[in-house]
Amino acid sequence: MPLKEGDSVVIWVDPKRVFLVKIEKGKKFGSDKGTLDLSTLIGKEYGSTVSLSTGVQAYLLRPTPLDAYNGLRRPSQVLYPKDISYMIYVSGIKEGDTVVEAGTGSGFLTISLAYTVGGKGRVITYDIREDMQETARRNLSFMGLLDRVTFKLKDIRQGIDERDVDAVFLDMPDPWNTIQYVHDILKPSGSVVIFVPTVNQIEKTVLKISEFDFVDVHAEELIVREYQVKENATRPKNIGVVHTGFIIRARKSIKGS
Ligand SMILES: C[S@@+](CC[C@H](N)C(=O)[O-])C[C@H]1O[C@@H](n2cnc3c(N)ncnc32)[C@H](O)[C@@H]1O
Repeated sequence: MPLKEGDSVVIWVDPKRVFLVKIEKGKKFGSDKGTLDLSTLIGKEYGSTVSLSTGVQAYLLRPTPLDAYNGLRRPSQVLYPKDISYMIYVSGIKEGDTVVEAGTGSGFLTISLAYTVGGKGRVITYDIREDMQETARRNLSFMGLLDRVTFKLKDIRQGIDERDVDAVFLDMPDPWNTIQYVHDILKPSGSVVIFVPTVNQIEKTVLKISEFDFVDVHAEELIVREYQVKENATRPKNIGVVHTGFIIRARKSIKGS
């Protein structure tokens, strides 16, 4: 489909110069490799190339959640792609599902959830901070996903309004204080997937989960090591992210049913 005003696009110049922009008439894109009048992108296709003012070629790519991760505003601590992708995988969510999330933060997990549940699905995201939800709203709008998301400015520890949801995702300081509500609103067999940065939080959360009818309870950590690839010198990079956090997952059961 040809690009139009308001569409987001990745301008990929080289591996170190990857830019996420929105097409707006009268706006210019600029980098050390050259500039580009963004209105000239209207009518072009994702995957095609353009010439910057210097003659350098750039590719126009369709934004993915990873481009959002690299290119959008993030006033809160955000989840890393390695954790987001695993959390979504183990939750089993799919197109058309309804999921609840807290807290919204910068909306980075929300973007991937909205991307996964598709146009017929729904993400309901809770946060206690209006400024966070404002940023998340902007980020989701940038990705063209805003219409799949309902924002609730509410403390999720006070209760969850939805019923029969397919999965719940928690990235907040004290998830154990909302487990009872999570259990109430999940469909049988539905997943709760929780991210916590410290070991103490794992223990408190799993102990609380064990008070309710949940099965398939796991606490896991994902470690990713990136390699520098050079002839005769290929080895792990010596700088990188050492620790992000832990993922706790469980599925709702109905005892004695
Ligand atoms: C680390 S951020 C979430 C980041 C988000 N997952 C992302 O990837 O962008 C944690 C958020 O939880 C919110 N929060 C903390 N306690 C909460 C509660 N009881 N109910 C709802 N949101 C809460 C905070 O305001 C903050 O925005």
